[in-house]
Amino acid sequence: MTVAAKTSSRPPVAARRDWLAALKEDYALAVLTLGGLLAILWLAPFAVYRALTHNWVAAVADTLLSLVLGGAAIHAWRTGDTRWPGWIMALSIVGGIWAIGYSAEFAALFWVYPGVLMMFFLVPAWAAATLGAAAIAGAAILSWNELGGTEGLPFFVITNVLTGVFAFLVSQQAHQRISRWQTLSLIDPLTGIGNRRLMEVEFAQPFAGRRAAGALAVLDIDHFKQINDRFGHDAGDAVLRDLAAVVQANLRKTDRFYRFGGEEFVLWLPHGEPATHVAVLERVRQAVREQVRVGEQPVTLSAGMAVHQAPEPWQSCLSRADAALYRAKREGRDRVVWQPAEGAHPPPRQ
Ligand SMILES: Nc1nc2c(ncn2[C@@H]2O[C@H](COP(=O)(O)OP(=O)(O)OP(=O)(O)O)[C@@H](O)[C@H]2O)c(=O)[nH]1
Repeated sequence: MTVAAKTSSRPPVAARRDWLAALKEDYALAVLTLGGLLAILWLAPFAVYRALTHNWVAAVADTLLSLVLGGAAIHAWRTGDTRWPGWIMALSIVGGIWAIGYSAEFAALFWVYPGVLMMFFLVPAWAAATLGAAAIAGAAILSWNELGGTEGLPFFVITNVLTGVFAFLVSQQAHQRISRWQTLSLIDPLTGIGNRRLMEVEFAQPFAGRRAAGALAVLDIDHFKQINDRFGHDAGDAVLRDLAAVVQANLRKTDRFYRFGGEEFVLWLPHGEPATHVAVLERVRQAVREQVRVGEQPVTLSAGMAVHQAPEPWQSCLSRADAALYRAKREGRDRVVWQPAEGAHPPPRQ
């Protein structure tokens, strides 16, 4: 079965993923959303109330905080990037906690606890610990009298540190589980290279705004069914493993190589001219022919390539590469075929 037939049967990942699933999958996004909602639904009305009661300093602080927190959450949803919004929210929380300490309202100090807790889900643990310590120390110094001086201070500090330790333990567990889950779900266990899911995740971002003309190629082992039938499924698996290793050894670090499914692989060459891309594919094809064997028999592959034409979606580029692969198979296999864009000319065969 060819790639085009498989891709057309399913919509892209982004289209299938609803907001609830995104929140369940990404805890950083969930915490940013919670912070954003708190900012918009709680802090913003408070800012209005402060302004109405002529408490201008608090009104300005609440307005700024609600804008920054709400903006960070919206940015995370729009771009899928939770790193910078996480830092911005964590720093804003420190600022907010200091502002609470400055305002010297005893009851408002209870906000320090969720603030410290959230930080461990927004930035790396070392940063959360540093920012948390700065937030607690600032609040304690600024509300020294409200906390009851040396009598109340240990209670405030110890309970906040415990909140931080608890948040650290839970966030570390969550982080480890997520990286394990990502390894299991994004890496092909047989060949050790990225699978189709990883390809879709990685392609979702860079293709939209690309200017350089990268190339997508679909690689397909020739007569793989016969290999399985003649030498057995284990030998077929060994061929897939060897082939993946040989192809990877012939690529640059910036090139991306995925097992699309079965005996089909996708290769993304982000840099260079079409002639260079074809040369890379020819080198890969030759290396596979020379180095991958089943019994005494050489294993060959066919490849179809298409140059990406920004701003086309990757799926359409992949379909053109797949059409080129179809031609490579039809013309006798063990070859690389380039599907030129309209008006372009294929580089000479090597
Ligand atoms: N050993 C092994 N075989 C697999 C795996 N995944 C898919 N296959 C086999 O790959 C074979 C693909 O066969 P076809 O799609 O007919 O393609 P082909 O025989 O390579 O023929 P051409 O592509 O036209 O050259 C099927 O027999 C699948 O069972 C795998 O993980 N391991």
